[in-house]
Amino acid sequence: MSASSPFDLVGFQFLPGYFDRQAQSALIDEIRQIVATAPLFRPVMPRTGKPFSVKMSNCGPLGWVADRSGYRYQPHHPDTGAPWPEMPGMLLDLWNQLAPNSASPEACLINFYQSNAKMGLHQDRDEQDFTAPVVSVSLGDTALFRLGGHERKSPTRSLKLQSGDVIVLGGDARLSFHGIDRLYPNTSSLLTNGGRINLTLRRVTSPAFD
Ligand SMILES: O=C(O)CCC(=O)C(=O)O
Ligand SMILES: [Fe+2]
Repeated sequence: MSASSPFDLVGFQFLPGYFDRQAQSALIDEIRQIVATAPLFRPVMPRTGKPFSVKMSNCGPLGWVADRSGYRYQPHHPDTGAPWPEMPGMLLDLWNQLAPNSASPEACLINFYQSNAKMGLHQDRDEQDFTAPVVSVSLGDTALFRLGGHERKSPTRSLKLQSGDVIVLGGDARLSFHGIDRLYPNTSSLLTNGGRINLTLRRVTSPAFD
């Protein structure tokens, strides 16, 4: 791998098989309970109103939403108005393992991909502070992940993310462009009806000085 590969960015970590099958099932049980009270919704692109191909929900004190007025974090579900459900302990443990020096995560975005869903190349930059990494868990069908650099036109590399894999975008990789090009349907039996769930943990606000 050449030194200019985005996979060599300091702060990018790929942890294949981080969660074993039993842990993956336990996570799915948690997600089922979360979406029972915070139902999946389909966000739309700001201005154009074009629907996303993924459906979303959140847990934790803040949730990421997108609608005609923009992208933002808010403490309540856009349809029900209820606070987001608590973040499961398993995800707090994951954060403590992989981001031990960062303030606690405030948002866990739940992305649900059906077989034809994808996510265009983007940066995660709606947070106030980029010191903490983004920690992301893949569950269900395999997906083709693309990672680039700090500019949209930077060279990219692709990586297949399988159920149980975890990636970390921290340090120099925190603001790297990334996206999901496609799913590989029927590659996992974790979700009864197929598809993929991605959990993305983020710190949103700047930790208070003390
Ligand atoms: O589904 C994924 O693996 C990536 C999700 C993502 O980049 C995001 O929600 O910002
Ligand atoms: Fe992202």
